[in-house]
Amino acid sequence: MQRPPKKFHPHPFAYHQEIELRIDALSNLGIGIGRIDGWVVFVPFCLPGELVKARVFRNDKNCSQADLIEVLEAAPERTQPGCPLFGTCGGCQYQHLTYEAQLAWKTRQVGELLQHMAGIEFPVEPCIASPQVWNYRSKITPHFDRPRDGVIEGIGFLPIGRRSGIIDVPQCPIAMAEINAALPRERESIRQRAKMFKKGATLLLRATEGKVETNPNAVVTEHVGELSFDFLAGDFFQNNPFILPAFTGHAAAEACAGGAKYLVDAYCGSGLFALTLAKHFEKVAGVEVNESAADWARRNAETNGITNATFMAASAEAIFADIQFPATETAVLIDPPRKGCSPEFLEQLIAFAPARVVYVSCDPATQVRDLSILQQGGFKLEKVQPFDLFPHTRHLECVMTLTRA
Ligand SMILES: C[S@@+](CC[C@H](N)C(=O)[O-])C[C@H]1O[C@@H](n2cnc3c(N)ncnc32)[C@H](O)[C@@H]1O
Repeated sequence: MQRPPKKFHPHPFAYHQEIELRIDALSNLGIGIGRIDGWVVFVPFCLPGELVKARVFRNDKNCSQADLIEVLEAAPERTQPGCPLFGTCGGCQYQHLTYEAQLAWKTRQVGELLQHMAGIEFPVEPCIASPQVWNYRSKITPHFDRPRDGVIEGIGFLPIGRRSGIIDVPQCPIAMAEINAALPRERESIRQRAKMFKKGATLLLRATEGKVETNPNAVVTEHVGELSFDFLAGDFFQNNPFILPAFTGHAAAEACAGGAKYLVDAYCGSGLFALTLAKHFEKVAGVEVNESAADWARRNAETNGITNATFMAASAEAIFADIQFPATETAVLIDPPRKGCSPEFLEQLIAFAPARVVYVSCDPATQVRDLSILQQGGFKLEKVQPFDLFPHTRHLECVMTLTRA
């Protein structure tokens, strides 16, 4: 048996001890969870219901981590991964699970977060599928590490479960076909210029209108329903365009369900929600901290002939200082970054007390944390609808609708 690393804690398992266990669940990182005599063991690449053989490499305070050696009894939902790098590349976690089962897990995981973090049993709507399951991503950002002796080794993504090292990714089956067509040329061009790089760097490949852009400052155009959005290739824009009509359509239906006449779009980016929802409201006000994105939101309103939307470049909570909309006729849509809303923003949102809040999030854990604060502040949870913007990965977008209790 291999010698354990110096910091290895020898209980309850020896280093590289082989164990057999039944997997009961998936963590929100997509890792299998099983138990031996009540002790939790995490094993990647296995599925609930499976009996597996695993090798322990770490014992933590209240759980152990093990590598998968063999699946002894496979789950019926197990399927052949679509990418030869699945299991080493950190980009995808669920390629070994049928798409239907991925959707079911994402739905269940939101329900469990609500139960465990907020202490509420709430019926989560079934996760809405992406109309395109492969070749859906319109943006990828492969990295490479500092060249060694003028040679770039891997160009790709972090290995699964690691924060350093790069897995070489010549093709990525979740990225759009035009990105995969451009990838060999871009990789070769970087390798030929390797001597220019003193450090590692990140490439950008953004596909819109059938073309691929690699300059983060170039202006690109994405179409959502009848609207078009211009923005900088390196700025944020939802990167699964196939699901955006359904996603924004749901947000629109939820925001105006109670008859609200006014909409505030906080964290509005280049105006995706503000502008796709504008036709349902008398007036719309957006707020976005990134000045360039706020400026694109204004220009996008103009390009699309939308005259009832204004945009402010500021931190989201600034919107409440001079808002003229009557709170009882206003819906506030929130789509913050992964870390969720700031306490100042939530405090002012509660004080403003709009009729409805539609909270869109790419991290249901921080969303549920913020939900608890909003519930204490007098809002009632009405609906929870996950959307699968990221097939084959553990990620999802979740839309929660709240009303004044
Ligand atoms: C998840 S993106 C959503 C953008 C937009 N709703 C969309 O779907 O395209 C989050 C946005 O919040 C912006 N942001 C981050 N912190 C902010 C803050 N404190 N106030 C306002 N906007 C912020 C980011 O620049 C980014 O555009």
